[in-house]
Amino acid sequence: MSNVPPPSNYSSSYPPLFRPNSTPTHVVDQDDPTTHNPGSDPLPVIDLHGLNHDAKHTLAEACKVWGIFRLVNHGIPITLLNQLHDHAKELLSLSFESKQALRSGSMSYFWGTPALTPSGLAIATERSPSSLSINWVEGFNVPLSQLSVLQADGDPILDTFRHLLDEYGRHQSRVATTIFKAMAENLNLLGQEKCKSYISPSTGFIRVYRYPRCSESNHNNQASAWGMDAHTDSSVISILNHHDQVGGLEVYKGHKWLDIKPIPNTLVVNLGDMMQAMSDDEYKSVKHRVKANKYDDRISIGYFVFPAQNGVIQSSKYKPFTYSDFQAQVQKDLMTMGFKVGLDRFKLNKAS
Ligand SMILES: O=C(O)CCC(=O)C(=O)O
Ligand SMILES: [Fe+2]
Repeated sequence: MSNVPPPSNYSSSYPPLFRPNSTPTHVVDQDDPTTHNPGSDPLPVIDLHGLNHDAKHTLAEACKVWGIFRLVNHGIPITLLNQLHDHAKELLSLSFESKQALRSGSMSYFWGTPALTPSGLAIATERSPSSLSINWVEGFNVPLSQLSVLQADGDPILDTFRHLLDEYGRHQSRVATTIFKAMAENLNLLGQEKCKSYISPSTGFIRVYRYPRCSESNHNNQASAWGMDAHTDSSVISILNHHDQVGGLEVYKGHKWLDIKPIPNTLVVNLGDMMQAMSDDEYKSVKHRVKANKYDDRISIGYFVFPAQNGVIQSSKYKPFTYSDFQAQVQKDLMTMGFKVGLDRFKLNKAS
């Protein structure tokens, strides 16, 4: 990690609000201090190859106690991880205007929030700029099912990106379905009719994120800004790839925020709200957030997979609902209240 400032014209690639010395906005204050865990990685480790054997029990424990784990032996070639990371970095260093112009076909560019409408528009910046806090993040959203119609129009950067995402997406889908199968088996869901729609690889999408460096002048000398506010994912499974060495992910565990440092050639897998519901709350949709770094941009790549849109999720803790119902409710809450309520909206027997 270097503290050398990037070249002076570099900031034209940032959204205007994120450029050093631009007028500050209402960024979120950082309260709850993080527990730094020097040296050791706090996450449980799961070996994907071991899932047919002993690792299945370790997986169950990790899902119950943590809702997040580090995945090793994932079978994704390191060359692909390197290429995708370098390419994402190149794409995100294009000028802000070029990135906005790339919002075509199935791929969309967003900034200021990870909360997007189903068509890929950023809710905070496009719809209701005053009601949501700005997150120090930008990125591209790419639904994998529409990758083949991503219009590269002869643009070699986009064309390479499409090929890399295609290969990477297949690996992510393989990894997610393997993990889901082991979880479903552990939960005795495997073989049940309802379970068939619980994970649908065609819903998978990839986000490539850049969290621009956020120096103090960016935000009125507050401690620092959030790259992403504390949240749970709405997915069944999310798979994060932190290929560069700039950390920032924090996980909430035992009333503390823990620092999750990047470890090369590993993936971080977290469970989302859908998995929590399917497991009757046995497994956790873990709360996490991302801190913006003062000196360096951070690139991270996420894969998110969901149940089939109209498959009904049946559990002992929630009213039956489809992922479409859930997504519509989340969008409504974000637009009207400025935050996601999430699974609580669907809970049975809420304390009266
Ligand atoms: O960038 C990261 O490490 C986390 C991203 C994340 O939490 C999300 O996209 O939901
Ligand atoms: Fe997340």
